[in-house]
Amino acid sequence: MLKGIFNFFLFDNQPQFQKSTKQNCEVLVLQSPSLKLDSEMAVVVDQHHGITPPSRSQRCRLLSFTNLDFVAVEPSPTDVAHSLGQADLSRSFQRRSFSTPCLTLNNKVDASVYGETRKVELIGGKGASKARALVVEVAIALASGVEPVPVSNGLGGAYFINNRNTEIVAVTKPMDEEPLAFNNPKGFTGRMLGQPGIKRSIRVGETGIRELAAYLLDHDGFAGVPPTALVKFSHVNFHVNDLAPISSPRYKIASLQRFVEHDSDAGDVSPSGFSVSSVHHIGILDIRLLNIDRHSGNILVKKYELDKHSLGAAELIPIDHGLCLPEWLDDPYFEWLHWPQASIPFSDVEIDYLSNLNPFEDARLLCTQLPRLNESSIRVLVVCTIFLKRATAAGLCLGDIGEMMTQDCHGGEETMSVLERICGRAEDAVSLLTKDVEKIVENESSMFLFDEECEEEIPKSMSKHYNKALQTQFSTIGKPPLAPLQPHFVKEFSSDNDKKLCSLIEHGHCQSVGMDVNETRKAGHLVKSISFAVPSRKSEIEGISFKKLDQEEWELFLEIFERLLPEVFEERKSTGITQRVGSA
Ligand SMILES: Nc1ncnc2c1ncn2[C@@H]1O[C@H](COP(=O)(O)OP(=O)(O)OP(=O)(O)O)[C@@H](O)[C@H]1O
Repeated sequence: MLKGIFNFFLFDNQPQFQKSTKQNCEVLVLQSPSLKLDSEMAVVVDQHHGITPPSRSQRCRLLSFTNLDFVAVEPSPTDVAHSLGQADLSRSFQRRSFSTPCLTLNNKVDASVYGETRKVELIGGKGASKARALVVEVAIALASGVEPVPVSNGLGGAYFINNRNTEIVAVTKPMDEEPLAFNNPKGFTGRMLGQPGIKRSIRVGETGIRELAAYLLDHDGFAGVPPTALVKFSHVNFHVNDLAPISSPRYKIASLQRFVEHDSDAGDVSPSGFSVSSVHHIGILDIRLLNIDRHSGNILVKKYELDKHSLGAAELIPIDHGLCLPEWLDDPYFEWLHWPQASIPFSDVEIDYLSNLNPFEDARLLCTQLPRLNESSIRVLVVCTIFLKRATAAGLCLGDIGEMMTQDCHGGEETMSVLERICGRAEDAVSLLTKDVEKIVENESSMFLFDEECEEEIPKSMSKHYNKALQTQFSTIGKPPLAPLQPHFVKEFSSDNDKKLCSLIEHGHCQSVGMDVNETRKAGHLVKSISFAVPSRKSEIEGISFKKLDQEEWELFLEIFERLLPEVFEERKSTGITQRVGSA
């Protein structure tokens, strides 16, 4: 029975079009293997494409050629021109966007409403075929007349979308219904889009892009993030508050995620039954993305029967990644941190996966696919991925790494995490090596940088001036020094950054900010290193952000950050979970 029609574009899918005549109506038949739909789709080209549109009865009859309840698909101008051998149909398409696949829904089979239609348009995640297929399924479901069903769980507006057989196909979360957004249906309103959200490091209206980011970064479905897309729904019934600034929105941007069958969430059952690999894989994802919201309700549990009498280890499905990739190094929440699986060393497969992660490629992926995502969030991803990779290479386990990223609570007061402290020290070093050094060198003279002959001849006055400048930098902070971590990095003369660093060491300008110069002999060579004991800084209060670093400073930061890591990991190995497990 015909329940609806819809139009859609499938430009980058390279569908196969063939001109054909069915039921006395000219049609293009589209076969799109990437959509993995069972049947071919009958494509009816309508009036403005230069072909006589089918009548309603023709369209109804056409449906009998397909398993689907719709026809009327609009292909791209090139596809049509090719298929029909016509020279230029492009003008008739000019008013439509060809940049994304677009599914237009219409649950009235009436030509008069052909242009004014319910629509679901894929606006993010179009490279992922599973996400595209999900959008098609949702389009079909909506075309068959279903309405989104509000979900009671959670603080934000979330909806299930059922198919015609009343099975749930997808979960969608409109961005204007997020917690604190103006159309939140659960009473948590009061902020504008773009303002700090329920977690200050993530803005209202930006959780959807993070849901998609998590899916895109979950390479090969390693952690099992369900296929996710960013979509634009038009003329579909979602919640609108009476006092919302836009009284009757014609469209909503939303995340759309495939619904995954499950038995419970991780809060309902003992974690001892979860498979080790499930816990590790979700943990790896959470660390890379610095998830600040991995509570047990955001982990679905699926039990598998080994046989009639016993269950195997349960598999976990991670959902709700809206609070990943904060704009600064916010305090993460990792439910798995104290689960026994977190203390088990990574498997070879996991180590292999980790060693193949490329934080810079991931950053590029996000820049191209999600240009709205703030660069400071992308830098958080890079830092956390490097930290994870290096920590794993040093032999630390998931629990160790998670703990080092999490703030500690002493006497009711949060203290900075180990990761924050390392980043703080690296940022301070960058500050020393770029801004102040350059300023002083510019102002006074360039004689003491990179000029070995002049090393002994730095005028005392300059040295004093320089130290004063460095002290001023920290004087506004006024907090007692942190216990030093005592990491150090070894002098090398490979880059300009190293030269600057070495210059600081050579000229004894480090002590004023708690850097100590050490000289040791290794394999007959004199090796110089510096240790940091930088006082507390503003970031302890505000959180470490990488936003203000320019590209050069960012690169220098990463260089210093990486050099600080080995010693911190060594120290952790002597006290951490890995050691305790190993020695048990
Ligand atoms: N992919 C999915 N598969 C199955 N169920 C899902 C999926 N995504 C969400 N759900 C269900 O919908 C509920 C609400 O989703 P979700 O937790 O993502 O919303 P939220 O408003 O962001 O929640 P919270 O306030 O906990 O952050 C979940 O508790 C879960 O039951």
